Amino acid sequence: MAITLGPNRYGKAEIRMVHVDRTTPSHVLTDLNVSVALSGDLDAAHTVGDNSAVLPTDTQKNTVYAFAAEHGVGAIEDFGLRLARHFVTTPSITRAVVTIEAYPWRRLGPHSFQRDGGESRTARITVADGGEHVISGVTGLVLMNTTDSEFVGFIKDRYTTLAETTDRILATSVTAAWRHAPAGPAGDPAEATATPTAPDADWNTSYSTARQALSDAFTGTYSRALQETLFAMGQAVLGTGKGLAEVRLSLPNRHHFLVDTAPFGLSNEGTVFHADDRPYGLIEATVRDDELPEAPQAWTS
Ligand SMILES: O=c1[nH]c(=O)c2[nH]c(=O)[nH]c2[nH]1
Repeated sequence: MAITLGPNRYGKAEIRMVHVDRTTPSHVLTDLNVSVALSGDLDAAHTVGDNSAVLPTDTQKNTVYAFAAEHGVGAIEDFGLRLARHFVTTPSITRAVVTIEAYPWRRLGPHSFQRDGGESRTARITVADGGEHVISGVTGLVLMNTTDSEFVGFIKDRYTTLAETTDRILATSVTAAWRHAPAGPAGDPAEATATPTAPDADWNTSYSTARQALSDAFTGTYSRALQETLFAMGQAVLGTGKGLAEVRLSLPNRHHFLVDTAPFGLSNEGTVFHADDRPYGLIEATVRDDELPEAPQAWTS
């Protein structure tokens, strides 16, 4: 039997890079998933463990970050061409395939963005024991501020490595659910009895007002922690004056870590980030209007 090595390639897959162009007051956001696949004279790496022709996948990843830090990104076709041309300058590499996915973000403000698609409106209705409860919500509402977020003053113990930062990206995928105060005998939510009935609300207007309040509060809050942003979002929903009694928020902290480009002799002043997908912080809380009756049965299965 003659066993030979067939076609092969290798590379770093799914390099999640976020680039923030801060050269104008309106930040320009580029959110990419870059994969590199190289091939060439790599038989020895497979057959005899000789890595002398291997450009490490870690170096490939660093190159993607360094090119973005040094030249910016521009059109993904240009970025891919620059990278692929560079990789084939390595003598052992004869073929470079750079695949790029760009995620679209809609501008909400000079440094605030919303990811298009993936958002759903939700509703949870409970009728039991003569009572009616309506919970409305949103999930998958992905928001990002490219500045106006800091995180300092937290506990430091022997396991802490996180550095304090006064300027970071804040991004989350909002899951929020708000409970409509039931109507009381005189239509007043504060008068609701033990057997409340659902208000005769304009659900569509109520939804769009609450959803907009969430988005505006995220965008407009200078954040010292995602916890502070969460509370501002909860207050904003309850403040819409649409008979909302309580909002429950679940906010994953979609971490964006500043890439250390110093080893490549490049500065990185809040421009090139690694978008990490896990683990993530998960910030959750209920925000209530204390003047309205509680209704735990509206949330339980
Ligand atoms: O907004 C934040 N809240 C935290 O509780 C936390 N913890 C952490 O490591 N980073 C952050 N960010």
